[in-house]
Amino acid sequence: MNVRTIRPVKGLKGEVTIPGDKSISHRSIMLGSIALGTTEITHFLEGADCLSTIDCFRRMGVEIERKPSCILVHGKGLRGLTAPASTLNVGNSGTTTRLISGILSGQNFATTLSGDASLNSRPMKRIMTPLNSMGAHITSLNDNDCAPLRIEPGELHGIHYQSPVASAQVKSAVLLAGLYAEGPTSVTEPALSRNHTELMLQGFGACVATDLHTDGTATAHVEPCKELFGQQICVPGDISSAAYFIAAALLVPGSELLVRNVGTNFTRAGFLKVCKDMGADIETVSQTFEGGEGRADLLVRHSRLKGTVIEGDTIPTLIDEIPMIAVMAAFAEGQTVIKDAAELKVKETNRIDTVTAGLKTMGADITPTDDGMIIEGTGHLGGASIQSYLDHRIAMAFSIAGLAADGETQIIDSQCVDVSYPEFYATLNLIGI
Ligand SMILES: O=C(O)C1=C[C@@H](OP(=O)(O)O)[C@@H](O)[C@H](O)C1
Ligand SMILES: C=C(OP(=O)(O)O)C(=O)O
Repeated sequence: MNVRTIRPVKGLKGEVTIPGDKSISHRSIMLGSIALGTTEITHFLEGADCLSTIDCFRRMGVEIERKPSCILVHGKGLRGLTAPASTLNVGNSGTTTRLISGILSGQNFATTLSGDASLNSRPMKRIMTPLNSMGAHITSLNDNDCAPLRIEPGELHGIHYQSPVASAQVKSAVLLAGLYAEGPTSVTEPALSRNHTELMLQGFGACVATDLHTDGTATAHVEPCKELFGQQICVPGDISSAAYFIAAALLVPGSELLVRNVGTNFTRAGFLKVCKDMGADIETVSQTFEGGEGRADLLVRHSRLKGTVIEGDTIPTLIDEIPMIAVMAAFAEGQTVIKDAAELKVKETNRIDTVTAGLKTMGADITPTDDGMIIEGTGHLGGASIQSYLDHRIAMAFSIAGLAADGETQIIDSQCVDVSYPEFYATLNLIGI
């Protein structure tokens, strides 16, 4: 057990540079591995989840070099992966598990995927249903629709899949299998989820398109592909990681913090919109675009926040930031309602429960609901001993809560931040904590 003590601070000053985006880092290894030629990735996120993705592809014969300045993936081509000697370990990573299942469905060898206790309790039927209807042979070894998953070779054909959830992991699994299928594949989702797979597939030479419908639903299409071609990828900073430092500056009186290299892809940027709705003072200092992905430097100043309502199509654009938003809401004035977010229940933990438990322990007025939570902002929280439940987002959100709380906060099992942000505590120290 690793316990981190957080004490209240006065004003955060200086600048932080945000590490690479987790979603884009995973995809760069996956597409690089099944492309022809070498993919050079800079600003790759060396978090435990992305290292699990590297390990899986290395074990299927892909040479992946970790250099000080970049990652080099020597791709094997769409059909060049080889059978791993044993079970692929996907660790704590839902993204690795679901996306790789799409790729493995199209291989001519069998694989088994398994992860840690949290991962092996997360729902996999959401990918098994569409992939098996494409002709894949995926079974849950414990017959509980969770990993360990066994993926046997199958002949894939394109489908149109109406996804019941707005999930980029489901959409991406189907699109990646679609590369190996006979005939076109498409996925309609109830609201647009992050589109990194579509953007990166286009960059690697696949034929991909997205239709945004007037009712808010979205359809992504992919054509079967002969080969993908290795690319140079500069990964933008992860807005999900940036959220902690943006929130810290907003919550700690006297702060003025420059947060550099924040990914601003519109399918991910809901956190920034919600901050503005809550009255945050965030200035865009510069903005650039590369490979369809935007990135910005943001100057964030301490602000008096007010409550807001977060619902509907906005939810997929900030799903991983909800623990942090809930903490901000507790420090805000007035009520915050978060709804349409039942997906929170199937993350590394049930984040409706774990956010509620943490905030209650710190004295907040929070009511969990079936698809979100209602928080009556009181303007302050009290320091407390907080369980991370080994969920990196809970550990980081409550560490930031501790900076602005009255008294000392302990984060139990804080080492789980390594999943998405290994330098999190070192970066906090850099800005004066
Ligand atoms: O595709 C991705 O990279 C991700 C999609 C989201 O999950 P869902 O697709 O399950 O919503 C998100 O919560 C996860 O952290 C990363
Ligand atoms: C839900 C998350 O990741 P994953 O689904 O990849 O485990 C997350 O990073 O918050």
